[in-house]
Amino acid sequence: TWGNSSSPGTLPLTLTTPSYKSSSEMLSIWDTAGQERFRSVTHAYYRDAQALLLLYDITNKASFDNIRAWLTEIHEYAQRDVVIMLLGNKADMSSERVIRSEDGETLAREYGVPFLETSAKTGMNVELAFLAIAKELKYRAGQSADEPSFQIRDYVESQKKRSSCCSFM
Ligand SMILES: Nc1nc2c(ncn2[C@@H]2O[C@H](COP(=O)(O)OP(=O)(O)OP(=O)(O)O)[C@@H](O)[C@H]2O)c(=O)[nH]1
Repeated sequence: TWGNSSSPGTLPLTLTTPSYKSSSEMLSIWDTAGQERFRSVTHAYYRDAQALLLLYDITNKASFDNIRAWLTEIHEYAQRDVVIMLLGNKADMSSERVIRSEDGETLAREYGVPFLETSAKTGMNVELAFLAIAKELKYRAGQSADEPSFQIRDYVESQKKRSSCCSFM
């Protein structure tokens, strides 16, 4: 969702070129296709990933229902200690919402992963999602002496903005 989608027939992913100076501060971000037809090849692209952002569309029930299948696949193909975050995107489209925030929260709790609702349109919680992942990876690498007991779920809960019908975000 956050890169340029590849056109049909090309590789199902986008690499966002990083602009950081040192490789220890660099995140390489790959946008793999969520479409069913790429399912059989996508795992090759996330097999070595340190973190996975799993997105569904809050206006599309099928995308939410697909998350369980993705989590099952991830357990099979991804690194055992991969950081996973569940994101309910298009939070700006409240009038077309079909998946309640609570449903996302419940699913995330079931799998023990942090959860945020985001909007690629307004930017709501987008930076936070990447920042939380980066902090977690840094913490695991033992580089965050200033945060001796970083908990990604607590961090996300304390920082996240909630979508609302009546306030702009
Ligand atoms: N209103 C709104 N539209 C969005 C948001 N995110 C994506 N879109 C729109 O949804 C459509 C699909 O976005 P994509 O980024 O292609 O979705 P995708 O899930 O990456 O699609 P695949 O690469 O095919 O898996 C585009 O028209 C986007 O502009 C959002 O947060 N809010």
